[in-house]
This record gives sequence, structure tokens and C-alpha cells, in this order.
Amino acid sequence: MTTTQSTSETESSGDGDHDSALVTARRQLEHAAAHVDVDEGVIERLKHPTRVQRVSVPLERDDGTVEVFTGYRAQHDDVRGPYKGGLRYHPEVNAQECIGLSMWMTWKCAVMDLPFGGGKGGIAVDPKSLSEDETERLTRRFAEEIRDSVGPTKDVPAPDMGTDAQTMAWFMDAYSMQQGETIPGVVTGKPPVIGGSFGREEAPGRSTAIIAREAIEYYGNDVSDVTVAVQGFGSVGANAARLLEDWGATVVAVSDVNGAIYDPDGLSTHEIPTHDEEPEAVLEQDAPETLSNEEVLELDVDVVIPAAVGNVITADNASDIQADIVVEGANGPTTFAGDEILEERGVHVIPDILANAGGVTVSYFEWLQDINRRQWTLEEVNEELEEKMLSAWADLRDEVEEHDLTWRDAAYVVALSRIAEAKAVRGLWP
Ligand SMILES: NC(=O)C1=CN([C@@H]2O[C@H](COP(=O)(O)OP(=O)(O)OC[C@H]3O[C@@H](n4cnc5c(N)ncnc54)[C@H](OP(=O)(O)O)[C@@H]3O)[C@@H](O)[C@H]2O)C=CC1
Ligand SMILES: O=C(O)CCC(=O)C(=O)O
Repeated sequence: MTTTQSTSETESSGDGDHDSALVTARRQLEHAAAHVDVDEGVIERLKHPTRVQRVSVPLERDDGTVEVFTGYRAQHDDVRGPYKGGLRYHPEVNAQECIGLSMWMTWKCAVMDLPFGGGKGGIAVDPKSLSEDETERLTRRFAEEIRDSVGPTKDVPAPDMGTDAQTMAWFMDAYSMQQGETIPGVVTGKPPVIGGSFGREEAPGRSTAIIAREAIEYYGNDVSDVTVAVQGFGSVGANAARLLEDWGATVVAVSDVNGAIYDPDGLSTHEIPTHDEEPEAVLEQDAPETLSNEEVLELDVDVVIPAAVGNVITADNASDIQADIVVEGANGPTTFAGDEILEERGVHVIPDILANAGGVTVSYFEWLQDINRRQWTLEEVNEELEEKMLSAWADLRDEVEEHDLTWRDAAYVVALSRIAEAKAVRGLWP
């Protein structure tokens, strides 16, 4: 079953520190709009998605019973190219979250100057409650339900929390079977053997580490002299932590859903299993101390990297953040109110729409590889990624320096200028 919701049905105001991704995304947009010369009508339009699809996804469980889950695909804006963004499997997935996340995808693709717009979707399900066979059946049925709205030139899903390369392989297979031909470009983040790109899995963590390194150096420090705490040890958190350790940083704490391990002398992050290798394994590792997920964010470190869920830095704890730099590995980890407090306190927040953008950037490389039916080497991917990240960092840095903006406002100014220009040139108003 498919229903398309009007935007007004999905709108509701947030409640301060428990703001939805949509409320936070809209507040950020309104705040940044004051710094950019863009038609008010365009800003108003960008507060809303083009469409939100909500589908019922029936699943036959392994015991023969049937359970029906709800899936979503939000498509925010496609003026610069096909909608692009991940699919999340998490119990809290809902329409508002997908819309907010799809807005961030629009800005992220524009910040990186990729020829994509923004989309996001997922299923409200706890992936840990499903067997592998159930996950495959659920994914195939979801692909079938949203098949009409996706495609290599329309809307290209990818992994996000709770999904991975295998999920994308099933999605691509289900879509291709119906189309009657293999269409690798319908999703990115696939295993390399079926058209995936080397380096895509590590890419959002790699870009988070690259941007953390640039920020550390920009504020006068050296990576080998800093301490880092990371919340979340999945695709983003684990890869960021491991790279920063490889570059000489002392990673003193990492966490998973159950809490953190802490060693002031530094952890050996390569020896800690990632979420993909073994979920919920962090607390099983030997370490001098364990901490809660709240405490890991408040450690007296140079850099803190929230790389798990959203809304973890709020008005309630922003005053307790002791790090000088927050690098947002997760999408939307900081509420609007939390952000204001951090800004007042002089904590530099490097926004998600830059920091974790390596994921969608390598997805773009994968999409190009699929279209051209060729495969880049890992070295080629990482070199191109490094170049794209440094170029985006420089674009934001210019805005920060010229107009005395926060890094988030600078990112919005860069993104909104590119989106508005594309709309103007295409004659699409708004
Ligand atoms: N994957 C991607 O391509 C991209 C992801 N992102 C964003 O990065 C964030 C993380 O995604 P990703 O790394 O893919 O996710 P994964 O599913 O790979 O890993 C998530 C990690 O976060 C932990 N976790 C889950 N819930 C909580 C919680 N409530 N508090 C603390 N830790 C928790 C998990 O623990 P456990 O192992 O115990 O389950 C796991 O270690 C999300 O915000 C996502 O949107 C951004 C850009 C790209
Ligand atoms: O790779 C992609 O297309 C999108 C990844 C994603 O969902 C994100 O950057 O938040």
C-alpha cells in the first residue's frame, strides 16, 4: 500500500530539546537565510519536501506469522539532480525524521557540489530483532513498494543507520528483477562485486576524520597532540576513530548503544569490533573505565565526535561539553538550542553536512562508476575524496573568515547559494 502525504500532514512543532530532525532542519534554514541573498520564496519552498511516500511493508516472519512495518521515502529537492540519500532501519524512523534528514541531504550534496538533490527514507523497525532472511524479505518488499519513485536518474538510496552493503544488494536485485535488467545505479553503497565502490563503507568516517584534522590544524593544533572521544562505533564512528588514531590522535573513548570505554592513555581502536563486525561489543573490551553515552560527550578532550543518533547535544548538556571542537559525524546530533549554547561558549561545531559528506561523495563516485561500467581503485577513490573534502572545507572556511559566520551557517550559505542559483537558471521558481 502506498500513500503520499501532503507536507502539512507531516508538520508538527518540536518540543525544544526533543526537536524532530524536521524542526531542527527548519530552524537552521531560517537562521542561515539571514546571511544569504536568496529569494524568500525559495527559502519558504525549501522548508518543505517535494513529496513523502509512506508505505506498508508486510513481512512474513520466520515462524510464519505476518507483521506489517511502515516505510518512508522523503524527497526534498531535486533542482541540482536526482534525490540522493540513505535508508535507515531504526525503531524511531518516521515521516518528520525522514523529511528533516532529506533536507540535510539537499544541503550536503550542494556543499559538496555534487549533482544531486536530497532524499532519505527507511523503515520503522529494530534491525536487531530480524533474522538475516527476514531482513532480506523486508528489504525486497520495501524496494517493491517504493520502486516507482526510485531509479538511477530519479532517486538513489544508499546505506544509513541499520542498513549496509548487503541491504543495498538486495534492494538493487529486487529493483532489477522487476525492470528486467541489472541496474546497479539504482542504489549506492553496494558490495564492489556488483558495482559498489571501494571505499564507500569507510567514506563517511574518513571524511569525518579529514574534516576533524583540518579543524584541529585550523585552530592551531596538530592531530598527534589531541585527544578525541567518539560516540557510536559503526560505519561513521569506527572509521573516523581508527583513522584519527592512525594519524596520531589519542582516541580516549568510544561507545556503542550500551555505553563507552575510556582510557586516558588512548584506546587501540583497530582492536575494538565495529558495529558491522559485532554489534554491542564495545563494553566487552578491556579498558580502565566505562562511561555512559552522555558522559562520553562531556569528557575533557580536544575533539568530540558524536557519530550515532541525533539530538544528543541539547540545551540540557551543551554547557557541559568540554571539547573545543565538535565534529558532527552523525546527522543532526546537535539541536538548535544546543548549537546556540555551544556558539556562545566558543565551541567550534563543524556541521554534519560537511563532516560526514564523504559517504554521499563516494556514493557519487559509485554512481559514476556504474554509469560508465568501470571500477576505480581504492587509492583513486580516497584521493578524489580527499580532494573534494579539502575543496569543500576551503569554500566554508572562506565564508567563515569573510563573513564571521559559524561553520554551520557557512555551510548553509554555500549550499543555499548553489541551490538558489540552479533554481534561477532553470527558471524554476521557487
Ligand atoms: N552510513 C552512512 O553512510 C552514513 C551515516 N551517517 C550518519 O551517521 C550516524 C551513524 O550511522 P552509521 O555509522 O551508518 O550507523 P551504524 O549502524 O553503522 O552504527 C551505529 C553505531 O551507533 C551505536 N548506537 C546506536 N544507538 C545509539 C545510541 N542511542 N547512543 C549511542 N550509540 C548508539 C551503535 O551501537 P551498536 O553497535 O551497539 O548497535 C553503533 O555503534 C547516523 O546519524 C547516520 O545518519 C552519515 C553519513 C553517512
Ligand atoms: O550515500 C548516500 O547517498 C547518502 C548517505 C547518507 O544517507 C548521508 O550522508 O546521510
